[in-house]
Amino acid sequence: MNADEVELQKFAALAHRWWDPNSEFKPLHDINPLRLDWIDRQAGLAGKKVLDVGCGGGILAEAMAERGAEVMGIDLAEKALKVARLHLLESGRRVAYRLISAEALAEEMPAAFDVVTCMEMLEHVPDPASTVHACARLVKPGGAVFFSTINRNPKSYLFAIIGAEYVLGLLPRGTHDYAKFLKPSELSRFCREAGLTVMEIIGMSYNPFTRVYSLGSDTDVNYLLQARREA
Ligand SMILES: C[S@@+](CC[C@H](N)C(=O)[O-])C[C@H]1O[C@@H](n2cnc3c(N)ncnc32)[C@H](O)[C@@H]1O
Repeated sequence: MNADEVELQKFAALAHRWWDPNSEFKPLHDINPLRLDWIDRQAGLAGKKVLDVGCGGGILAEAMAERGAEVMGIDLAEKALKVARLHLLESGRRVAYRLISAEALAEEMPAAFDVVTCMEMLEHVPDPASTVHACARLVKPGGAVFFSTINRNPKSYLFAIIGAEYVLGLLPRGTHDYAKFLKPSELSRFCREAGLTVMEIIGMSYNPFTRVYSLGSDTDVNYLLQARREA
């Protein structure tokens, strides 16, 4: 199985705080409107069948459902999914959550989704290429796949680990492992090898003074990638 039990445990242990916008998950709450708007602009979510891989507590999955998509969310952290299901009772939104890996779902439901999203997850799995491959199998020909992850270079080490975990305390220490960060060129190669064409790569930056995230051309630290499965 392409999963790291220690990584899953980290998310399970904090799962009860997933929907607290001032918790360890604050960065995910803060970036959610930005990534949601971008995905919606690029893919047009209303009426689409969407799969969110590594959905956690469902911050993005619910927001995409709110935009009119029919959303399934999958994750391997059972507690995170429990929180995600409970939150639906509060929000009244509809998302189908399942405890299953992307690879296993690709066997069961190949080419079933118009859009696949896999955000902030590749840097937590042992074999990200396998996840990319599974996402490519899950999307319909002509459909869109979105990834977001963290670049690997001295600046990203300084910002994403030293800055975010040790100086600003935005994330718990040990959240990220530098060796698992992925350069855009590496992620692009995984996409190509999986039959996906990279359409766009954009950066996401955090200004520690204004505490505001923004999308732009700086892909040195966080970035998002959109790919299309060839028809
Ligand atoms: C940083 S959280 C991101 C959650 C969500 N994608 C978001 O951006 O709001 C990473 C998620 O990936 C999940 N995860 C880690 N390894 C996984 C795997 N092998 N299969 C499925 N989910 C996994 C974790 O349980 C966690 O929910």
